Amino acid sequence: MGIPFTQEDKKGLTMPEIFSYPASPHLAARLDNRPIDFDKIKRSTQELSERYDYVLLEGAGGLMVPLTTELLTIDYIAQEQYPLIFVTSGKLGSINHTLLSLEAIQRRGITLDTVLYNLYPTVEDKTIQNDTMEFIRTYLKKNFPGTKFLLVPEISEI
Ligand SMILES: Nc1ncnc2c1ncn2[C@@H]1O[C@H](COP(=O)(O)OP(=O)(O)OP(=O)(O)O)[C@@H](O)[C@H]1O
Ligand SMILES: C[C@H](N)[C@@H](CCCCCC(=O)O)NC(=O)O
Repeated sequence: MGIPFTQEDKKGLTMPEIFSYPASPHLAARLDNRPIDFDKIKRSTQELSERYDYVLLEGAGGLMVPLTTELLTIDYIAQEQYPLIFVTSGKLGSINHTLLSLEAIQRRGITLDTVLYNLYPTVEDKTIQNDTMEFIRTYLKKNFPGTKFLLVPEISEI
């Protein structure tokens, strides 16, 4: 995020579980022959919550990505009753992906705090990006009236 490593980063609090293979967590854990330590993740989240006003937990991939063969990311969010910030964009296919995700969120009673609409990468032809933005904005107003819809501009230095 363009800031130097914090003490919490150096202590491993912000990355309590790291696996070798860049894949779905359930597979990465299996390949490392080491189950995800959810207690460790919860302890780190709790400790960070005592130090900061807000703690963001980034999911690996999308909502339906398995953490284990029995637990999907979305189910972990529901189990922990975390409010959700969902990131989407104007790529072709995004309407389908977003509305399917919204169905799954609603079905599990998860609080959808915010939808972030990422305007990156900047595209020449904004026809699809603009229509997708308005479609999702309108859909949220109708079906998720309490959810914020915010645009994320392209940030030059990440
Ligand atoms: N708004 C933005 N402005 C500038 N660069 C961006 C922006 N959004 C994403 N990027 C670039 O795209 C890369 C991937 O974006 P991001 O991490 O959001 O994707 P992701 O779907 O979360 O990927 P992964 O699942 O691998 O973490 C970022 O590391 C960054 O370099
Ligand atoms: C390794 C990838 N970059 C990503 C994991 C994506 C898992 C996708 C699984 C799937 O949907 O098939 N990790 C992450 O978002 O941190």
